[in-house]
Amino acid sequence: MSYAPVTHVLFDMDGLILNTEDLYTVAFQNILSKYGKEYTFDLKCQLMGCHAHETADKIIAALELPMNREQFMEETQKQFTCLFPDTKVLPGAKELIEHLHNHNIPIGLATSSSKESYDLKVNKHHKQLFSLFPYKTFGSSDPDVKKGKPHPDIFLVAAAKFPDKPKPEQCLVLEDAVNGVLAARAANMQVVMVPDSRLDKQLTKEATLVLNSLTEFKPELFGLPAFK
Ligand SMILES: O=c1[nH]cc([C@@H]2O[C@H](COP(=O)(O)O)[C@@H](O)[C@H]2O)c(=O)[nH]1
Ligand SMILES: [Mg+2]
Repeated sequence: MSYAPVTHVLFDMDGLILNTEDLYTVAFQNILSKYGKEYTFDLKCQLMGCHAHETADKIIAALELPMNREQFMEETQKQFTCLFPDTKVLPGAKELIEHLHNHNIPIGLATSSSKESYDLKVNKHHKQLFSLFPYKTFGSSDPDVKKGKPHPDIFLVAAAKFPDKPKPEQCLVLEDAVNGVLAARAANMQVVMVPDSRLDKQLTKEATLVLNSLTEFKPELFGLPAFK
């Protein structure tokens, strides 16, 4: 398969740069256990990449939880405050972000997280790494991002933040989630997917390229500078 050259790169955050997807699973299961319910991987895959309020509504409906959106979000906030500050960077992410930064490739962050959630995940240990992103989009906080992934809004808003206004075809998206891949394709961008190893291969089909880890990523495939 051949890939088209790009000039700009948009990074997802949760499950791509940071191991926060593991932490979301723990946080949600801690709440659901109180109601005798299970946070299955199948349900998780449907929620990954959604806005925080969309997630709350969907999980309450899917599992018939006896609470409203605000109550669910209050519960999750308590969990996140304990769990997120000690999140870890996933293999290959730091090296790739620094590599693209050092070669003056414009990079942007396009996360469905809120700014508050981002601060919890980043401020304690990862401020320096994330300072390399001059342009950041927080889907759950940004009024311009009307609909969460799988809708294309977040990547179109994130691309519009680059001062030279690249066309969607010039942007490469890096994603772990099915909804994120669908959002990137809907935005007419190529997308490299690094899925959870448990994900059904059928659900990775829309991705331009699928990798086991960011350590396998070869930037030169997309016309970007190769690692030395
Ligand atoms: O197990 C889960 N993972 C992820 C999410 C949602 O996905 C977003 C992260 O998506 P992304 O990787 O696109 O930043 C989070 O803000 C959260 O709303 C969730 O609800 N449950
Ligand atoms: Mg993600």
